[in-house]
Amino acid sequence: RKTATGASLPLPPGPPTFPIVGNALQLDSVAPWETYMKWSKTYGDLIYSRLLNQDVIIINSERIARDLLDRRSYNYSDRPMLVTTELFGWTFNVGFFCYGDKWRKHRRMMDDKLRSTAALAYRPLQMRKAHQLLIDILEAPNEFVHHLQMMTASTMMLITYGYEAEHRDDPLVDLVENAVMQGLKVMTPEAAAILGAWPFLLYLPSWFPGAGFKKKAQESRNMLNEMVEKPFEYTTSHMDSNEATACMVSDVLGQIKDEGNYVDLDVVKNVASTLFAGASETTTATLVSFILAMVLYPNVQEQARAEIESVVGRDRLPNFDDRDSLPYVEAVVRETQRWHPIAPLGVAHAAVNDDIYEGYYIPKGQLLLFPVADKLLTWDSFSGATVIANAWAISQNEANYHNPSDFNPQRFFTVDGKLNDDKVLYAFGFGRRICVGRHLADASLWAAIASLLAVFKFSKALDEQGKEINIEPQWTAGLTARPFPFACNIQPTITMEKLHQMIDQFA
Ligand code: HEM
Repeated sequence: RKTATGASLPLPPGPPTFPIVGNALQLDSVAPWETYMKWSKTYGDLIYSRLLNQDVIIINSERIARDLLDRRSYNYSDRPMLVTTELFGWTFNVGFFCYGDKWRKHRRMMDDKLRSTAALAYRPLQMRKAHQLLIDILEAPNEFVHHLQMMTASTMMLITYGYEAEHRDDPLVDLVENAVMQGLKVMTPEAAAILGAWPFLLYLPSWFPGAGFKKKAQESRNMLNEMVEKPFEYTTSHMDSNEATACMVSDVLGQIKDEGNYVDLDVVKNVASTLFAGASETTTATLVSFILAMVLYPNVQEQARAEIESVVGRDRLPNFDDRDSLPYVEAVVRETQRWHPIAPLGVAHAAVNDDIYEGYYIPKGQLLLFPVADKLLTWDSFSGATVIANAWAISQNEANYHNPSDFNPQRFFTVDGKLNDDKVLYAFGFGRRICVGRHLADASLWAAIASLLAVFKFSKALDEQGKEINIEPQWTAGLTARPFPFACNIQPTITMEKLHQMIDQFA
């Protein structure tokens, strides 16, 4: 495997690997980021491991992640070719595209619509959706997770497709949510490694014991295909009848038509569905984490509310113009993203070429040959070593964050009481593949968090004896992690009538 470049240099240190499985059996299957972080105590912040036959480089520090993924982004902007991408129907998702012209074309279209200045245009809509969230929670507080999901899904539906979703049981939102949730559970490098290592599994009939994943994969492909086509059809049919609301899809199609350019409709479809898939669960999971933190840390909640009351008062809702005057709320937004990054391992990058870093050899991967049935299947299972920047380890680094498991927004202030420069950007990834929706996400999170703090108090739910129900925070596994369901008491500080008045006044 070693090439001339690295032949004489050692691989980064790492745990001993076992034949065939590599380090796969040593991983915590629910929270692999914990295992990767533990390894750093013994092997340092740049680790080599092997998942079955796949080289995996784990980066546990922001410094190394910036050195490799930012400064050498020409070499680390690829994605590992995960077998699960095709199997589960995620080939439309630009986030999983290999680095190259096809990715560039899609990325340019996304950047154009979502760069920091362009994202400002969505703020009124984001605020309107945050206000709807307040009404929904006031009406049915126990369904707060569903309301958060609806807020992020309907914001993205409106921005991308000009589609105004129903509050409940919206067929398009349900379709898209189910497709995304199912996919996120399987789209991990760890899951892909199994199929990448033993591609013959893909050829087993789905009734074969252990091959049940093939049925799930077929279901996922069908759902995702509908997810790509249906909302797009909605916008184009409304454009044909001149009823389309201004949105990304109608903008791009209109612009192309005006300029008489040829358009590859697949590019527009891929971009639109990728943005939806990228936005919905990430933003929802972060907001569920925020509510969990508020329940567990009532003092933080009180301090943030007090700041809002002193700056905004009690007769109106916070707006984006207040943002600079609410530094503690700002710190709460940052701490929410640090406390438990919802993409703990980010999205894996891949090394295009062999590399050398601080005396270690980073291999670009290997070509595997498998005899399957009567033919020799060439399975180039990945385009390079999988490179994982462990956002979880970065967020829990004691040297930067004292008592990292505590939710403590104060850590973002300097000694003279000013906000520091740490904007927790690593939660959005690195280099050329950094999250394209980060400006949009940041505004949605701020709008929701500031509005929720202004109107509700969150506390632990009480059992039948009036005792507080204890919460042991736990997060789900997969590409994104969100808190397990928890009981929570949500108390409004104002009446529905007053809320409507404040929202009307806002408009
Ligand atoms: C709190 C919210 C969010 C978080 C924490 C988050 C996090 C991430 C992370 C860690 C990556 C991988 C970056 C890398 O490869 O290094 C990513 C990629 C991506 N995100 Fe987000 N994201 C969020 C919201 C959004 C939103 C709102 C959108 C769309 C509007 C979006 C669209 C994307 C896309 C398209 C990619 C793939 C970029 C590429 O491969 O070129 N994300 N995000």
